Amino acid sequence: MRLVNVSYSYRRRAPTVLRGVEMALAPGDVAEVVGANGAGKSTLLRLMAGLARPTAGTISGRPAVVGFAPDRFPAEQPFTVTAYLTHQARIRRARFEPWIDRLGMAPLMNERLRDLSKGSAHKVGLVQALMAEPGLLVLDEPFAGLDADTRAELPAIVTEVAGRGGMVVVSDHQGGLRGLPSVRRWAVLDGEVKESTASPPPVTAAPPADVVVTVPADEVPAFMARMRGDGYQARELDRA
Ligand SMILES: Nc1ncnc2c1ncn2[C@@H]1O[C@H](COP(=O)(O)OP(=O)(O)OP(=O)(O)O)[C@@H](O)[C@H]1O
Repeated sequence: MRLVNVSYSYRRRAPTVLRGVEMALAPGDVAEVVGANGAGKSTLLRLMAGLARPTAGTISGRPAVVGFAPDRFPAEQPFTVTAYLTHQARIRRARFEPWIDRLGMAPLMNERLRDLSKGSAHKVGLVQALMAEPGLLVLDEPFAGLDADTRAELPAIVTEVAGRGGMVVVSDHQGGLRGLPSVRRWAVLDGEVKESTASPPPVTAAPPADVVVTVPADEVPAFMARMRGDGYQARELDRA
């Protein structure tokens, strides 16, 4: 897939978010896109996925099947997880079931999308992106809010998609793919996108911090479930 001289602005007189972007991805490439908040990573990913059209320039060679997991899954929908994924699977002529155990989603299947924690909603977004075996898999901040088991599983999933010839593009603040042997890395800065050949900085984990939150007693179970669903090691101190 090739991006040639791609520029983008959201509206006609709005500032140009990306300009003169040149990128080429080959089957099996895994690309990490980094940059500060607001740099244009999500915009670039949406262009690559075909969800937005370049204001100028061309994108060619996009695989027929694209999987896209947004940074914020639009969970304000009345369906249960099962109903939503069944519908998506029918449209894509795909199966979602193999992903359910793998992403630890069995307990969520009868929940309504709007009741899911952020991390759980994110998993639904991942499944709908993965189920059709995409030739291009685009994941916007996939590690945000995921529990430890799913975080650990994601690099293996990315490797599998790339291993069968898919291209994978991931924006990632958290260095979640740094352990993979050959990740290409692009940085978005001042509207320009440059491939970096320097080795990425080591991932420095923030020291774990204990935070005590006071919650009304009747809200404790739901609060604990939500925190755990978002990947925190939540512990109940006292119910009094
Ligand atoms: N729908 C929109 N309409 C107008 N401007 C937008 C829209 N979405 C994003 N922008 C602007 O485009 C620029 C790039 O935003 P984008 O979301 O691509 O950045 P990002 O690098 O993904 O940021 P973050 O790390 O915070 O997710 C920002 O200035 C943002 O305000």
